[in-house]
Amino acid sequence: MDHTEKHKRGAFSYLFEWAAPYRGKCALSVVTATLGVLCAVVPYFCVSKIVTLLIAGERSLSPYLFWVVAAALFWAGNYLFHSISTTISHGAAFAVIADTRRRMCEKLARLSMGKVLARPSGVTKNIIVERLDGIEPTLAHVVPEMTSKLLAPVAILIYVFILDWRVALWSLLTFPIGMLAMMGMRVGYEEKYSRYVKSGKNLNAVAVEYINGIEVIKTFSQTAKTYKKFTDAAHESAHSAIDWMKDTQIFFSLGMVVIPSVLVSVLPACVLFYLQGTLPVNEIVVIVVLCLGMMPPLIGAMSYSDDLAKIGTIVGEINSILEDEELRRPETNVQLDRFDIEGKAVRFSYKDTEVLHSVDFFFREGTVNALVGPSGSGKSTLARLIASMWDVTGGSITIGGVDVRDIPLRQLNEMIAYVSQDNFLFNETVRENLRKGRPGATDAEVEASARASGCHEFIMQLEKGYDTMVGSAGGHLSGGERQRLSIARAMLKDAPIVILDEATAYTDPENEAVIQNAVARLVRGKTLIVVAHRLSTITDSDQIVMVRDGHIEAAGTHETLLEDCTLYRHLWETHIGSKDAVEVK
Ligand SMILES: Nc1ncnc2c1ncn2[C@@H]1O[C@H](COP(=O)(O)OP(=O)(O)OP(=O)(O)O)[C@@H](O)[C@H]1O
Repeated sequence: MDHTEKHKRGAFSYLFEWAAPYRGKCALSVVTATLGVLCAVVPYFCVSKIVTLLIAGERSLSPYLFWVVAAALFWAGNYLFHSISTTISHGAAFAVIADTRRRMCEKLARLSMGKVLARPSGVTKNIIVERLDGIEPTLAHVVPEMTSKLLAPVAILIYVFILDWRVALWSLLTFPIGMLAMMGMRVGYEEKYSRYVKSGKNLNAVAVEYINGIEVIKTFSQTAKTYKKFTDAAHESAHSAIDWMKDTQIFFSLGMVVIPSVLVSVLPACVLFYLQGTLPVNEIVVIVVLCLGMMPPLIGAMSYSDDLAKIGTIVGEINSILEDEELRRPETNVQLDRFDIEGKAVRFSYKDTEVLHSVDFFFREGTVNALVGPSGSGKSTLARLIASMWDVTGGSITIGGVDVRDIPLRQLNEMIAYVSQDNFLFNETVRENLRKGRPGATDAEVEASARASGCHEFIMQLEKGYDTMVGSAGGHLSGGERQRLSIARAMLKDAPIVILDEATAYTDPENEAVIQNAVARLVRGKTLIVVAHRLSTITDSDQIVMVRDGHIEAAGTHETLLEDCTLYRHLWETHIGSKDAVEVK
């Protein structure tokens, strides 16, 4: 079941749950909004009193003055209470949005990578930014203002009932017609609004893909084709919005006109009862003026029906992230006194395709282990499973004898430094990017790590040294520079387990040697797992694990594998051959 459907009925209960810390503020905003609306109604009562005085032929100024001053004071009170209410409700609404946005971001970190990757980044951004903003009208306006704006007409109606119950009943005549119009608006509303939301998500996903892939698009001159994908998404977004508006607007406008038009039924009734001699003219004046006072709050209350109709879809979208199934991990840290890593009968599937078929491995604490094998054999997958980015689909992986699924994610993250092929850098300074490895690190420690990883020299050549902004995703740096910074960042973390997944893939041979030496120094005593293509970089490893088609073909040292493993020997000979070829050139 989709989240929109599942949470349609409970949308308000979710909103109240999210707003729970600000319950006091919300209540205060409802109270002040109600006072504001009551203040707005009183001047109509004052006006009716003035007209009654005129009809009665009152000649002294003071009663008129009294009602005029009262009307002015209450009118001012209306604006005062409205401003107080709206300030409080907006404060609460934006605080709820900020809290929920933070929880959504934290939630993403607790999901498996599979769950995160299943949703295009543009869609995730759309939900976290635009959709979440959609709860603002409901929290800041609907809750305080709609409640108060409905209370005022009810109060007036009760007063009219006291004056003349027959006219009061007549005043209700237009209400059912207006409600029918509003119900007409709700028919198919969810589906149409959902289509609009879906097309908006698609537009976001396509826009992000277009921007991220702009280099490929330019290179392969695919602009027309890719642009079509983008324009189609833009058109669908526009058309779904137009269809949604077209189908709902007519009912919405009808409701907005009919519900507040109480005078249409009240005036003829008043005239009839007057002619019958059962309703005095001064009461007619009071009733008519009060009915006029009923209109603005009713129109105001009706205008929120659109926001109310949307809220089920919006809450469903937010919950598609907040209620997604997390990697199940305990909260309390476990005691670990060693960092051996062991896999037993490990199986793993991306969706339905199994890519690791019951593999066993053992990486002793403090040793250097290399994963090698043909492309697509499952090396990176194995590394990611150790870092607990996905859960195994069969068997188990333990660290220090404890299943990784029994280790809290925070504790696991603290003990593993993971550097992948395309490590992400944030659009911040070099220094802040490095400091992500250990947030409390001093500038001196950051620089020491950069020196040890062979980054210091190139950093100093950047325009502002350590204070240079690296650009979006590190785009102002070369691939090799980005990788070296990623390694420096991981080294700063000083974790007992280090996983380098093709971490030197973009590095030239000269810098690779620098990094290799740095890594060798920095990981002394740690458990190191290296996913490598260039076999010459891992010949000194304590253990080399040969992965082939999701199986472990062999494991041993360089020398033993050269003797015992045909595939390793073949890969080694190919590697040496290509190296020689490069050197001869
Ligand atoms: N996110 C993913 N979703 C679906 N399939 C994936 C995903 N990542 C990898 N695969 C598939 O899993 C298999 C193993 O991939 P993996 O990246 O582990 O191989 P590898 O040995 O590290 O390859 P390479 O040396 O080319 O990086 C491949 O068939 C790949 O297509």
